[in-house]
Amino acid sequence: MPPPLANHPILNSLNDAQRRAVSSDAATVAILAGPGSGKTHTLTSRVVWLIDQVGYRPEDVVVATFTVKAAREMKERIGKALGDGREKKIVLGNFHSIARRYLAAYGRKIGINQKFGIADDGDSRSIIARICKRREVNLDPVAVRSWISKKKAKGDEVVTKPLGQKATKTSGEKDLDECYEEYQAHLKKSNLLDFDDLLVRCVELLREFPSCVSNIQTVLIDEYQDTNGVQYELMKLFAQQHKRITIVGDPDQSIYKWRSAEIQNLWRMLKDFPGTDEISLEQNYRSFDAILRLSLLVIQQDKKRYQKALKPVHGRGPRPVLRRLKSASAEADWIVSEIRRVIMMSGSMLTFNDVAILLRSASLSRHVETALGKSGIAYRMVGGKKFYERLEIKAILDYLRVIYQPENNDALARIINVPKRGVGDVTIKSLLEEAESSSLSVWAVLTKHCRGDRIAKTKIPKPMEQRIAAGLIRPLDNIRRKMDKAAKPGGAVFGLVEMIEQLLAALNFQKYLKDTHPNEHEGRWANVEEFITLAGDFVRDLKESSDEELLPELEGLEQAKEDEVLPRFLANVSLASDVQTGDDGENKPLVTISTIHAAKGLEWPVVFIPAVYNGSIPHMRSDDNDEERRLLYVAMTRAQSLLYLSCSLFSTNGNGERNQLSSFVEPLHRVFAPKGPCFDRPVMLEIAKVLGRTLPPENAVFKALPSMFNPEDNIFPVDPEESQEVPAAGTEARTSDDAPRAKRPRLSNMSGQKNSGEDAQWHRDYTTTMEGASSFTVSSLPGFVSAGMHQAAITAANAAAETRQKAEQEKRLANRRPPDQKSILSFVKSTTKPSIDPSPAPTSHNGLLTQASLAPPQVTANPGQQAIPPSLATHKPAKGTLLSRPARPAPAPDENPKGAAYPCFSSSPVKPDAIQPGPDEDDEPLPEPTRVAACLHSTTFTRPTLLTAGRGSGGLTRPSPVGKVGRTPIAPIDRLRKPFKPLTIKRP
Ligand SMILES: Nc1ncnc2c1ncn2[C@@H]1O[C@H](COP(=O)(O)OP(=O)(O)OP(=O)(O)O)[C@@H](O)[C@H]1O
Repeated sequence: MPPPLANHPILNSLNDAQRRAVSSDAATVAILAGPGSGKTHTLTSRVVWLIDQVGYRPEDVVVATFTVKAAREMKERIGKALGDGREKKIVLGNFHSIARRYLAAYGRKIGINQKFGIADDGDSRSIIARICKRREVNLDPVAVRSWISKKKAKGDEVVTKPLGQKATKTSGEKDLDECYEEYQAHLKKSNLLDFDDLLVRCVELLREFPSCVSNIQTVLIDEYQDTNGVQYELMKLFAQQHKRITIVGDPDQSIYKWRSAEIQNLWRMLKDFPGTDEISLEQNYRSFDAILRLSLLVIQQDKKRYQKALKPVHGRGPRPVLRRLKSASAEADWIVSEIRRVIMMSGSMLTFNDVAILLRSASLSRHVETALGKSGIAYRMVGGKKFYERLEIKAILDYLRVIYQPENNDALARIINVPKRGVGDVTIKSLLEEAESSSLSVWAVLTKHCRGDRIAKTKIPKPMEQRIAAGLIRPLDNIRRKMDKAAKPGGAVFGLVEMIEQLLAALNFQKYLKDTHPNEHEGRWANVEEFITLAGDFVRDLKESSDEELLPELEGLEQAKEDEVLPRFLANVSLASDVQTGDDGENKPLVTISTIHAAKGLEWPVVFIPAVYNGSIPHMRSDDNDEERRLLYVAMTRAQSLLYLSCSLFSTNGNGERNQLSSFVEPLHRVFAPKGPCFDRPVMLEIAKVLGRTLPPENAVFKALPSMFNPEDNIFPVDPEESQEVPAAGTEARTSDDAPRAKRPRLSNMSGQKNSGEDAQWHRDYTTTMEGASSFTVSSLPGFVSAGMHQAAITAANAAAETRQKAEQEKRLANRRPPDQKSILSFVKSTTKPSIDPSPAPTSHNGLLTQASLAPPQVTANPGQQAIPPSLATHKPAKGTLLSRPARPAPAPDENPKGAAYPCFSSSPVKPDAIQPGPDEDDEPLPEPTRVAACLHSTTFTRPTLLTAGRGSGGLTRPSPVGKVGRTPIAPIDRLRKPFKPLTIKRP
């Protein structure tokens, strides 16, 4: 008797909608929901429910994920929930690996040779290239490959007539058809199946022999929005017996249309299975509200999309950042500096494992990799140049393929001259042609040559022949003989690792790498060693889980058994295209660099999306803007707590072209923060809460900071147009005082259009509140040096450079303050007694905005010590013209004036930008307030007040009308003359 519904432990971690989805007793269930709403979590729980509660045998359950990595993670989670190893029996994997298992077991029924190999994308392309060349047709092999793949993926092939039977065709179509036919014939002769064939042939198998899946009780599909036509067929065929299907998906995350994914499959399913129980999940558990809102603003630009509700369960959190940098390398350096900053400020609660850099295309990784490398930060690449595609690894794999399948002409053609045996392209081409015309394999042709059989047509000079015989034919024959012996009962053990080692020795592979890659042979050899380790791990895993790959025994159906290690290893390599080495990152924390496509379904606490400009995203070669927008949406919604977008001013193509901010982001640029948030205690606590982690004590965090660590994102200028120099990443020995100061900001918006004039928009560096001003002390600000001490140190150390310093100081002052504005420093000197107050740093009303603990300290001084240079202290407010409020442009559509902050005089420490949550949930984050004065900090009023235009007046006026704040109006200049008082006014 199963336990009562509410008591099943798997339901405890679910919300109501998820619980309903997990325990639904409808035959078909469709869960459509936004990112981070727990679709995968729900699907995993449903698998557990169906096995544990409903009572299906694990081997009768098929679960298809989109990637091998996702399958691995899901198996692990199910294993934990079931707890008794039953997960191993579930038919769980991506579509290709599930199809391969069925073909390996039952493929003979449809004429597939059980020893089939898998042609990966590279193999397919080179076969097609050769066919095009031989036929002298002017077709791009990559395009032909994609056309063939699309054709197969549509799922038509299994039902439609063979090609070449259409009534009329253009010559181009004819060429394509003929290439297609020849390509298929070639695969057949080499006993290869490409990725699409795995699916197509499996459809064929299950159509003709439904008994192969007669045991299947239920089928569950993750990332359903990216299934293609043939995968849809396959899903239906797996479920043909009982028609029980559960799918989870999100149309907004459909990003594989270019690989024939069909978003219509969602509607197709609802049509084909009318009783489907549709369930939507509306709570987002992954991200801060601020991240979610901005992501939704991006995707909602697509007016045609299917609308879904998505509500955050977490607080607002720091505003996502949109940063402009001068160049791609500065952008990469900034990313590195931000990674370091967030990890240091979290007291290592966050590690490199928590950071992902998501790229629209792998080719963008160069600068990021260089910057990480320079800083000694280890990283893993996902979705870029694959480990198995590296030259040295591919060569070894090709050797193994030829050992297993001597008739694999393509693999043999690639290694016949590796290491160099003097075999040129002409000879290789001739050998391939001879093999094709004589219906022999290249291996057979070569063997004939080496045996001195002169029937072979290709002319191979004697020395070359000897080199081929000694370096290729004999070593591989030796290995095969050993394999055969080992396969016999009582034969000596000849393991996979041993085989690879023997092969490498016979090829003298390390020397080959040294000779051909003198500058990088060590790294390449390290890859080879890594490959041997991988092979060892594979053999070990295989022993531990020898039954996992087996399909259940079905009555009356004989299953072929795969007991050889080598073919299983090769299949595993071919199908593991999305899994990288070092993927686990268990030992050493690694930053992840991934393409956005490969990041699907994953999440990280900190996400960077560089190169957010037109041409990169949307990509210049994409003709589907909506899919590009969805890609950006997928990337943004991977972030749990911190999201950074960035864009360099100029492209890296060397012609100095200016980048235009991505059109998906441009309309929203004011909603982003212009630089990274301050990581003070409340922010970090909020992050810890979202991630379910414990933040180390404040003392421990600050103790671990390097002495001159810069806790703010101010190494790089916020306005790259103004930057004179860009410091290298990892330049940590800067305090906020000696960091390069941006010139007085010229006014520009994110699209690079500049405003001019005094009334244009000012991007302030700081906002400050005077609340708790007495607590802004050095002791509460680790890593900071007071201005006085700093000045004294500089004076002592650089007496000789005094003149130069004065000039610099004057320049600095000029940068900070316009000529019509007087210094607040004289005011401070005459009205305050410097002191050190150890009370804690202030916090803002929402806890997240408190940045004061990280802001520059109040000037403090000891009697007798000169805290403020006389040149600064003698400054007086000007008489005459009153300062008036700065100009402010009309509020943007996304801006809520209610939440606006009011700048006011203050010399207190400053509070950087963050989202200002208003009393209303729907308040949008604020744009930067208008600013004229540069040397005065602005004070935030906790109740919203408006900045009003003061065009040309160049000053500040009193903050708000009388009555509203309940105070007698005071002329601004009078206020300046009054004793120094905290200025923050809290309105009810
Ligand atoms: N009921 C819940 N309570 C708490 N956390 C949850 C709940 N459901 C899901 N989560 C968490 O939310 C995060 C996102 O879940 P999951 O990856 O399943 O979402 P998803 O909808 O598949 O996302 P995406 O579509 O973006 O891949 C995970 O960290 C998961 O553990």
